[in-house]
Amino acid sequence: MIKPGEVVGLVGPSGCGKSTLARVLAGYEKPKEGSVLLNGAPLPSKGFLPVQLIFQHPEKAVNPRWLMRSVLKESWDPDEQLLASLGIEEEWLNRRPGELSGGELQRFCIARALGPNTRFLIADEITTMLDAITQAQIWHAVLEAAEKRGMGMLVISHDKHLIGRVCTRVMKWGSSRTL
Ligand SMILES: Nc1ncnc2c1ncn2[C@@H]1O[C@H](COP(=O)(O)OP(=O)(O)OP(=O)(O)O)[C@@H](O)[C@H]1O
Repeated sequence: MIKPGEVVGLVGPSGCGKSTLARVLAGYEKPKEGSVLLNGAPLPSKGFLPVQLIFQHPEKAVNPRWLMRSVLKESWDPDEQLLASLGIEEEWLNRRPGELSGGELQRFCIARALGPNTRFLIADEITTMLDAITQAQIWHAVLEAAEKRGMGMLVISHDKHLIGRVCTRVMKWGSSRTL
């Protein structure tokens, strides 16, 4: 179980199923056993999903034909302060995904997921492709937004330093399967 406001780390060897679990928790895949409950009820099948998944490959998460302005508005209309805190430049809003670097595109995916109706955020290796300074900037913005909105978070990463710095609790795959 992940409580609102908690930042839980999930670590484990490559291929053990962390990303699969992330997709199941976000409702992208159905579990073979068990169920995912949000406040005691199954995940809603329609409308905005309060569990948002951000994953390692932002290019797979956006429509390549849309302007970034439309990609963002698909979910909500983030304020300028949030965009600035994620280092998103005004000029990038008029570009398409293919005209941004992977790291620049990932900032949009993060902004898009931090909407007012998001209750839980799953971050699956979201800053792996970024340099240390940008990583720190993005985590600062994400944690601040999560705290402000009382979101619960699941952070998946092989970076032990990052997990130790941002998480309030860490789960090692194999020690327990109960989240
Ligand atoms: N769509 C799929 N069809 C069949 N098998 C899959 C599929 N996606 C993943 N797998 C397999 O499921 C297992 C778990 O994959 P998953 O991506 O969840 O691991 P992971 O713990 O996130 O790994 P990593 O740390 O390397 O990202 C792997 O053995 C993988 O090959």
